[in-house]
Amino acid sequence: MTAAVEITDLVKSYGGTRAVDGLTLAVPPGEVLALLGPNGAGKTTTIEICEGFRRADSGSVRVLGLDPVTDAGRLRPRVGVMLQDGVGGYTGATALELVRLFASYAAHPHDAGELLRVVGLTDAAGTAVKRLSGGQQQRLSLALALVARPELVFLDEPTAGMDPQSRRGTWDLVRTLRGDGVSVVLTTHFLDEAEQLADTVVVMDAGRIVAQGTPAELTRSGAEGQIRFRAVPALALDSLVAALPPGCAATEDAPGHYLVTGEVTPQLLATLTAWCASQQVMADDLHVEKRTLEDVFLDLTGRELRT
Ligand SMILES: Nc1ncnc2c1ncn2[C@@H]1O[C@H](COP(=O)(O)OP(=O)(O)OP(=O)(O)O)[C@@H](O)[C@H]1O
Repeated sequence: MTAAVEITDLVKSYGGTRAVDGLTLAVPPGEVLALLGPNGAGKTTTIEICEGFRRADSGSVRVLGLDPVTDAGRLRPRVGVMLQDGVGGYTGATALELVRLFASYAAHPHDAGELLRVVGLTDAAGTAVKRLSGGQQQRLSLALALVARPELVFLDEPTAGMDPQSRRGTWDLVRTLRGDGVSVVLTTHFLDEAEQLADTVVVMDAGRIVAQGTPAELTRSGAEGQIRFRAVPALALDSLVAALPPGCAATEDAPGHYLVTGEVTPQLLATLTAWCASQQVMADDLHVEKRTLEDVFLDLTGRELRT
């Protein structure tokens, strides 16, 4: 099957800045791929090249098997695009008028009123675009991206500026799209968004991919994990460490609060609970702590994801 998006050795510079520096990735059809990275990582540049709005310096980009620039006319009805600040040019029209306008270009559009309901803008349907809040404009931009029933959608920071309820609504919508077999490429600064929505997360920094995989793979890869539990204070931790696999450590962070670090394997967990049993120790609230994508990013780049 043709990949929804296939990017090979993509390079794009602005003057002396290499915004995208040799990027290679593929989005299988029907999957959600999240480009995650701090400001300036090159996410928007990548997505805009895929949308045909910018030209690459070198490398190749295929979108639904086609060239986004030379085949733009063939791609337009099949691809939905949600830009950052996407509705700025249409400020005089109402939300409903704008969705109807975009629907008029499509062969089999969604019903405009129904789509506004789905994105939570029914009450604002008659409001001029310029009077919508930033979050409402974002949701309108999302509706415009979807009105033509695209096979593939590009969402550039789809939930930036949205309130928590709208964010969750947008996440549900992306899940529905995925359920309908639509391929989605989104950019985000939000770890939870990438973790919640993406089949594959591509972590970018300074124009390059620093890690990619499923959220579970990324948070597991090379993971030095940790286990926490509570028990009576002043356990004999020397004896515990002696029982654990080599390389593990145990500390009592606060009286009765214990932290075991090391490679978290089933054996580690079994050894720990067996040691507790041998000491007649009841371990309360024992849990394995996962690394977050934030931890992964910090390890890979030495910097925080949020800038
Ligand atoms: N039109 C432009 N002219 C000059 N430099 C640009 C232009 N667009 C982007 N850049 C620079 O290219 C780099 C990548 O920017 P890009 O917008 O692609 O990153 P991003 O990951 O999408 O960031 P953000 O999250 O802020 O949107 C940055 O250093 C940015 O300043």
